[in-house]
Amino acid sequence: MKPVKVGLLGLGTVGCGTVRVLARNADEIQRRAGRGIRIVSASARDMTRPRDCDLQGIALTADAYAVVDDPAIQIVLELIGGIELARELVLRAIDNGKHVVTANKALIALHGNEIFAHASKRGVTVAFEAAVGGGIPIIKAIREALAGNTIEWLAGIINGTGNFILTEMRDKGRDFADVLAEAQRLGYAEADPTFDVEGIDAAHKLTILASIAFGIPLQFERVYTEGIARISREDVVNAAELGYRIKHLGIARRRAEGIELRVHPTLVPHRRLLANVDGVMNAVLVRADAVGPTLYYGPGAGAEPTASAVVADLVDVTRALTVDPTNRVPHLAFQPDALADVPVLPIDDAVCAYYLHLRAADRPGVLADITRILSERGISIEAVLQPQPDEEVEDASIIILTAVVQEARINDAIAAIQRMDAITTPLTRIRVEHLK
Ligand SMILES: NC(=O)c1ccc[n+]([C@@H]2O[C@H](COP(=O)([O-])OP(=O)(O)OC[C@H]3O[C@@H](n4cnc5c(N)ncnc54)[C@H](O)[C@@H]3O)[C@@H](O)[C@H]2O)c1
Ligand SMILES: N[C@@H](CCO)C(=O)O
Ligand code: NA
Repeated sequence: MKPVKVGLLGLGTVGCGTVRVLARNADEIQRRAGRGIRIVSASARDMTRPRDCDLQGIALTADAYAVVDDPAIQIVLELIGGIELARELVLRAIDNGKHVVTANKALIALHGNEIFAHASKRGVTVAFEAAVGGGIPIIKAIREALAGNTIEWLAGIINGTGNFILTEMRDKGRDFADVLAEAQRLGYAEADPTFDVEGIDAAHKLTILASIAFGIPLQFERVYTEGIARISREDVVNAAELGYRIKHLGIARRRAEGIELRVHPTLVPHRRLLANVDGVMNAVLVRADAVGPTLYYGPGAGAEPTASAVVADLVDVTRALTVDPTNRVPHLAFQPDALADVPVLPIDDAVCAYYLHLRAADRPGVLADITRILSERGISIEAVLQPQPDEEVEDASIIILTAVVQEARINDAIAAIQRMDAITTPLTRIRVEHLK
């Protein structure tokens, strides 16, 4: 059988990684797919830039539309990133009857509902394994391998750049900006790295994971999002003292009232596997009713790990080219007409435990006042830590770990604590998850 013809958009980190993996493993891929998979044309913004991959046999063009409009192309591989142009090109490829493989989580999180509806109407597939967890086959695992379960919750480290920064800062005391620059050099970071640092990229990925886990439409705008920029060295040390590590987690939990969708720094008990996922590695812990907990671990970013997922999608799409579209795995795991209209809960309705770090004037009765404020609101204290005060500072640090409580209630307590005369600076609050 003739090779499948692929048109590639974007010859950057993932684009070049994909060209390399497809060439290196061509024979193995053909044995799996039943036919060869060949990139026949590619569009690049800068035609003269030297590339980290061999482009022999690939027709190059500066015009991305020439690729999506080429009647010979069967699969369009979108690896340019960004949102508006990518959306336009993907919709046009679908209109032209082409299948699409993309690594673009921002595109899927924001426009996936429209893109999948369009693709289903046209009888083509849009595959996006590389969009979440880089090389970890997490989309396939949740969408296909856990199909017999009701999924209760999932929690994951789903941004490689952020985890790399936190690990290097914790282990080597390196500077935030310096580690971020290295992540950019290594090809981990987004074109706009604030997406990594502020949790937006993780929120894109959580949006996708929640949809395929619970069978709900993609709802990026409902994800509560906090980034890693405000995590201090002091809190990392305090957390360690209490037996925790600070990880940036995306959490999706199904409750009777609705679904929690939140991305934020989180204290995780140091013995949990997720607490020990370091560097650019990602991991997603999924709790499902029949199988119980399963954990998926692997490189969350980088050229060839991401290419691994892209090429797997190319193989999947190739194998399904002749399958009746209605018999293909649904884009969002559940049949499109069976997606549920379950509310996403506001962050005030979230329930978890909290780490509170406050600075108070070092005088008697302050701790008693704080514990009274908490107990009046029915909030139990699990642990209190008072690190040795720094001699040059007049205020003393107090760290409190609470039991599980509704966020609105802790907010009310925080506001009351903050009004105390003895409290002079804004309190730090970090959520705590025991992941059981
Ligand atoms: N880098 C990773 O580790 C990683 C992992 C998973 C997913 N992704 C996603 O993969 C996509 C690509 O990421 P990347 O890291 O390879 O980015 P990149 O910036 O290295 O590559 C994108 C390339 O597309 C080119 N481009 C932009 N507009 C173009 C156009 N109109 N026509 C042709 N080329 C154009 C750019 O010049 C650039 O070379 C993004 O959606 C990203 O979120 C990246
Ligand atoms: N910038 C992303 C790439 C992988 O999606 C990350 O660091 O996780
Ligand atoms: Na993946």
